[in-house]
Amino acid sequence: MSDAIKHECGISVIRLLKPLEYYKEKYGSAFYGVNKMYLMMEKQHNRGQDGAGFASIKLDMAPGERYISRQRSIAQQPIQDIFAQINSRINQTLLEHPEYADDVALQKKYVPYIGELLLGHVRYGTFGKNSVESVHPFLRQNNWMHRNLIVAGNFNMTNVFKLFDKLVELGQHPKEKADTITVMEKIGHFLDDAVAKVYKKLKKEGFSKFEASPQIAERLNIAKILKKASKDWDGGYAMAGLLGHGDSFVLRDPSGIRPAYYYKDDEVVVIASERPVIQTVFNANFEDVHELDPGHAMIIKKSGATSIEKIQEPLERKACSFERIYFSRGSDAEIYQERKELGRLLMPEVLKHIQHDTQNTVFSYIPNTAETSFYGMVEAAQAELDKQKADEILKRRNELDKEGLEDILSKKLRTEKIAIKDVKLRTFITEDSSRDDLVAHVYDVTYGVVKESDNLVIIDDSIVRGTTLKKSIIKMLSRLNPKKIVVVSSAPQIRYPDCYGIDMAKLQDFIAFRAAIDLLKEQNKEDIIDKVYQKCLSQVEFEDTQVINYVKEIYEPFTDEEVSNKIADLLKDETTKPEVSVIYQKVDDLHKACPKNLGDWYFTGDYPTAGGNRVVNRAFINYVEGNLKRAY
Ligand SMILES: NC(=O)CC[C@H](N)C(=O)O
Repeated sequence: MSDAIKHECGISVIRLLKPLEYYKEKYGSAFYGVNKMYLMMEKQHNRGQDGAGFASIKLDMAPGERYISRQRSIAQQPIQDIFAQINSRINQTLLEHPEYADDVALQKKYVPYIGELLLGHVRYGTFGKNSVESVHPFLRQNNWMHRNLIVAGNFNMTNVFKLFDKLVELGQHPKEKADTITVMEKIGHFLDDAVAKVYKKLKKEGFSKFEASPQIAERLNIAKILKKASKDWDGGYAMAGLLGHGDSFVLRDPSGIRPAYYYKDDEVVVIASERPVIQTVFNANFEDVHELDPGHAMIIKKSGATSIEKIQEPLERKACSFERIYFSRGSDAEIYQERKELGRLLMPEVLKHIQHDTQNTVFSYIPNTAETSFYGMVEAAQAELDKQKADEILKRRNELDKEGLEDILSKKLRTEKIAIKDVKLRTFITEDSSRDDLVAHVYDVTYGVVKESDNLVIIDDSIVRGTTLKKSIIKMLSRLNPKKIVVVSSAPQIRYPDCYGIDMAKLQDFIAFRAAIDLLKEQNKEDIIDKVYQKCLSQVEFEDTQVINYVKEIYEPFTDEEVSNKIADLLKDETTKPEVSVIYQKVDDLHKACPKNLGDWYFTGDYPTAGGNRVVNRAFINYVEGNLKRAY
């Protein structure tokens, strides 16, 4: 991926089903859960590097004993930072109290972070600031054990402001406008309600206040609380929550936009944003890790009883295709094949651009995430080369001798590692006049393998802004003097904002949008911009369900290819000597390659929730009015 888009968050929940002594005996440490959580987070670090957080709960602690721990960080390496702090605190306690070393009961009582229920989060913010206060998990504290609520999510709600106003209507006074607080308070409100109701009932049944507590834990109906809390949520979400006494849940949005997977055996229940993470950390088989159904929640009671319950009626499944193209780790068995297929499907178009001249073409990729689709592209190119060889052999079959045959067979596909990312450079970049030259060197190239008569085909997983391509990659590739550079994107053109957890909320950021606007201007069709603007303005007060995505009209006059050609123009500057062309995946082919993740709103403008149309409507108004705010 050449553009560093800020995207996604990752969640992980671990519930240890056995007493901590069991893990000490079997695995040598009562900190088994903490260690596993470290791995779960590290292996999802791709999902978020703005910040990371950890929380844990100890079950069945006596009043006066601490049972909730939390640690958050926005350091450069936030995961390492929190676990360094956790470890140093644990080690210090163990050093001061050598008597705890082999006594799990004492460890549980006095050492923080150890616990049976753990929650981890890695963040890329899509709302609010990047301060440590915005880092999950969020904590809602209360003296009543059951009313303590800890939440972390991979989510974005399109209507968070409306949800906020509703809380105020309910008489609440949220201390901040962070979206996670709004969502947490929404759950918290119905949790308080439920606790009070159960208590009232228990009182009638003759339980004393003290006796009521464990009964509340048992009787709390988490599904009911979640149903009420999420009734008005419009967005994509995988929300994880822990309650002070030990119940926990993960709730997934009705369209399945954000991912959630789970695994259970007799020692643990694990939920995470990505499947291979669970597979590696818990040595689990592919078939044993399941996807949480859209609109459903996995609920783990304090007792360890686990259930999956329908919370909201599932809508048409629109799981985010970007998860497959780019965000999730490519080590997932399915995702790996899907990415290869994305590369393979692009080959026919690539062949057209290089006039089937595979001999004078070097194939390469932009590191690192496009590597898998590169393999697929190469397999397809190999098939093309084999076909060319077979055709030639058949054509010359009467005159071919051994040498001639060997000559044909010796033709090899030319795949090279051309682009190299010099990661460290980024940190030195400042805003002065030499910036562009520094930016150009964020990528480097391999010299000596591309000839002037060659085409250079280079695949990337997507082109969002195109800035790095323009300012670094294409500049560097031009130095190699190829005849032609063909940039291939395994994702289709990104035309519309995301509002479900990816931080792509401004239209003017997208090179495809800028290309369409340029085309409108060039072809004297600028009036379309104003017409769309007027239509957008007229919808501002509409109910979400009434809003139509008129931004589609910006692209309507042009074929995909026209927009691609314009993008190719935009990627060049006066220093670019080789011809440059850009090939994008077709939306239909994307669906063929990733059949389970048909969510494609950023490519098509077809939003899975009504709020999406309001967001794109607002994004266009913001663009025309020069407002740089996010559209949600
Ligand atoms: N990418 C995400 O899932 C972000 C979660 C949440 N909206 C935040 O900004 O913190």
